[in-house]
Amino acid sequence: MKEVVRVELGARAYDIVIAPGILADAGREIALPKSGRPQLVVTDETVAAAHLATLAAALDRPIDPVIFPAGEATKNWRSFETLVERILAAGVERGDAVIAFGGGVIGDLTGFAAAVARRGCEFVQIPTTLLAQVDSSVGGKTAINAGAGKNLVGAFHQPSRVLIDPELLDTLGPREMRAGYAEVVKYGLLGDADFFAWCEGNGAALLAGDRAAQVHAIAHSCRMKAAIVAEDERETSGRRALLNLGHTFGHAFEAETGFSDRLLHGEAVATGMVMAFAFSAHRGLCSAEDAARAQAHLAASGLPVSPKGFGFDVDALVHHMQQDKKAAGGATPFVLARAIGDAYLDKTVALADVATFLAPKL
Ligand SMILES: NC(=O)c1ccc[n+]([C@@H]2O[C@H](COP(=O)([O-])OP(=O)(O)OC[C@H]3O[C@@H](n4cnc5c(N)ncnc54)[C@H](O)[C@@H]3O)[C@@H](O)[C@H]2O)c1
Ligand SMILES: O=C(O)C(=O)C[C@@H](O)[C@H](O)[C@H](O)COP(=O)(O)O
Ligand SMILES: [Zn+2]
Repeated sequence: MKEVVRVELGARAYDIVIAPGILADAGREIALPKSGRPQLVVTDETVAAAHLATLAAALDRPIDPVIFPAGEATKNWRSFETLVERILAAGVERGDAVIAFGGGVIGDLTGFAAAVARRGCEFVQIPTTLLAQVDSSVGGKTAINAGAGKNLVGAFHQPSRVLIDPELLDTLGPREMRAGYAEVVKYGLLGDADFFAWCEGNGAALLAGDRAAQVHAIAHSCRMKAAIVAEDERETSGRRALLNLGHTFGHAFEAETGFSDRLLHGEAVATGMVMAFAFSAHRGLCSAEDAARAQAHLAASGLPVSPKGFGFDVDALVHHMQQDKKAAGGATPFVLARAIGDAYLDKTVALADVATFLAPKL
């Protein structure tokens, strides 16, 4: 069950290796520091308790762990400073890889620190959540959250390798599995109607731990993301922006819930994708049937599909949408859909229309 997906980026190309049990081979898969000094591994408290000993044994080299509290709140300036200082103090050279061992929070934070320490060190992603295995470990978007909003400080910095062991998902909580599954469904909704139908048929088995279904979904998601990133690494042509389906709504929901466990990233994206489809139907762009079908599958998978009940204020949400990194010339483009599997970047949306659409749903 081993799959290798290449991210074709010229001098920055790398492999994503997907195989159950591959964590035990980490020592052979990753080039360790030539100086023989301990390997820096960045992780969080939960992942450290469950899996750090296995990684340390696999590396067969002393490790220097940097362990952060679990959760979105760790993606902040303070953690960033702490990590950069630790990388420098440890004597990590540009050619040495820092290992990011955790979910998207650890991957985004480590990637950003690696991007700036000594003006750029290598880093390797060993993602431990479904979300990180299908999305955040691939493509080189790295970031922390800022006072003004989600992921507003960061860099494009590609990892040199991604090692994905689906067996790590056996210790992941059901809520975090579902949140990661939202990003799996995203690939079907944005560009692959057949894969969305596969999700409708196999999502429940995947969430219940079916390994073959997990490997299929991870490999398919990584293949789709690798192709998009290879075409538009820095989100300039509009192609990569499709991976942002549901995120302009979702990031505003996350900001307004204080980047806390009131609403996980994948949950915000699930609700955001439902809003993007409903808004598309409202504008006559896609059928009401497709919007209802997208919502029905996300809801059946146990994901939140409505922004009601959070006490959201429409003006505050719209203010966050103005901060979206895709904004240009004072306007925020939205990823909308013509159908399931056919998303596109719409630059004609007025935020006043979004506010009018959203207000009765809050
Ligand atoms: N860079 C990108 O392209 C990209 C893409 C998608 C999401 N993201 C970012 O990723 C973040 C969300 O990532 P996430 O959902 O992985 O969250 P996360 O990193 O907070 O992990 C979720 C929870 O699962 C725990 N956990 C991780 N692995 C585990 C395991 N194997 N067993 C048990 N518990 C485990 C963590 O300790 C944490 O409590 C957000 O900040 C989002 O913005 C980035
Ligand atoms: O890789 C991308 O491109 C994505 O948009 C993937 C998203 O799932 C991810 O949440 C990303 O971090 C959002 O990007 P941002 O540029 O809106 O911060
Ligand atoms: Zn996302």
